[in-house]
Amino acid sequence: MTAAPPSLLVEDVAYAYPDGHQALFGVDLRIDPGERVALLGPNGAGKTTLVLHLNGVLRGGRGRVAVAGLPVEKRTLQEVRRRVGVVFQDPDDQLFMPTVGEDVAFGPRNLGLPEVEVAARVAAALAQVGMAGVADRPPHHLSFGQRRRVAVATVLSMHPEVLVLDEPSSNLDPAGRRELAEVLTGLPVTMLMVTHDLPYALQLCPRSVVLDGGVVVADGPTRELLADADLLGRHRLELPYGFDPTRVP
Ligand SMILES: Nc1ncnc2c1ncn2[C@@H]1O[C@H](COP(=O)(O)OP(=O)(O)OP(=O)(O)O)[C@@H](O)[C@H]1O
Repeated sequence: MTAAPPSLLVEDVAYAYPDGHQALFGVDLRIDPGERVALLGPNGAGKTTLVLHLNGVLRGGRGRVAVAGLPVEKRTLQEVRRRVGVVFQDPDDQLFMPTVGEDVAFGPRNLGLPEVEVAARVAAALAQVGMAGVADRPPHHLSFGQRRRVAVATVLSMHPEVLVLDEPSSNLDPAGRRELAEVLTGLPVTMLMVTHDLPYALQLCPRSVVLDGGVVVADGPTRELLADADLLGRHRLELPYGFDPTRVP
């Protein structure tokens, strides 16, 4: 039996935007099935540029990206985008149909799946995010925290290999933050979470990768990286006042 390929394999990816600005300088990253990894780094580090390579929105620089063994290329883009589900920072960028159910059905319907399968996926994805029973409601009637969870469901209904979350805790109140953490830690997918919220990274992701200046500058257990004051200081990462990562259970 051969081992499963990594969920994400990024090899020597370098990328310059069309205006000549070089944002990535040779990034290597391997994430295995079932891992939850935080992608940390200051503004302008290249986090978004890297994420846009994972689903093939950006290509054409140096290096290679593969998702569960499938190389990201023009001919594989449709399948790559099913395998890598990106949850945007603003849920309202992801929810545009009259009802929650139609939003969650949108992706599977585009795949051409039979309606009975679409309906089953909608029900399952909403249940996974603790939102069963809201399928008939308009998204704008939900709270911000509920809309963010529905945005996660719109991606889960595609049965992705990797769930990429951009700042999942932003603008959430403490209860919404806790509810989302409970949902995310229970999902059976590989997860890459881009965040400036270091306590949330510690709570959700056993491993973190720090990107700065377009290169990976650290990769290891989140608790160890966050306890390294020199590392944090060098890369403009700050823990909340009084927060001690070694004392969080
Ligand atoms: N469309 C673009 N054209 C030219 N340069 C860009 C473009 N988008 C981003 N950049 C530059 O590329 C670098 C990396 O940007 P990127 O958005 O990937 O950083 P980031 O780590 O996601 O930052 P943030 O935490 O602010 O979201 C920055 O210097 C940015 O100014």
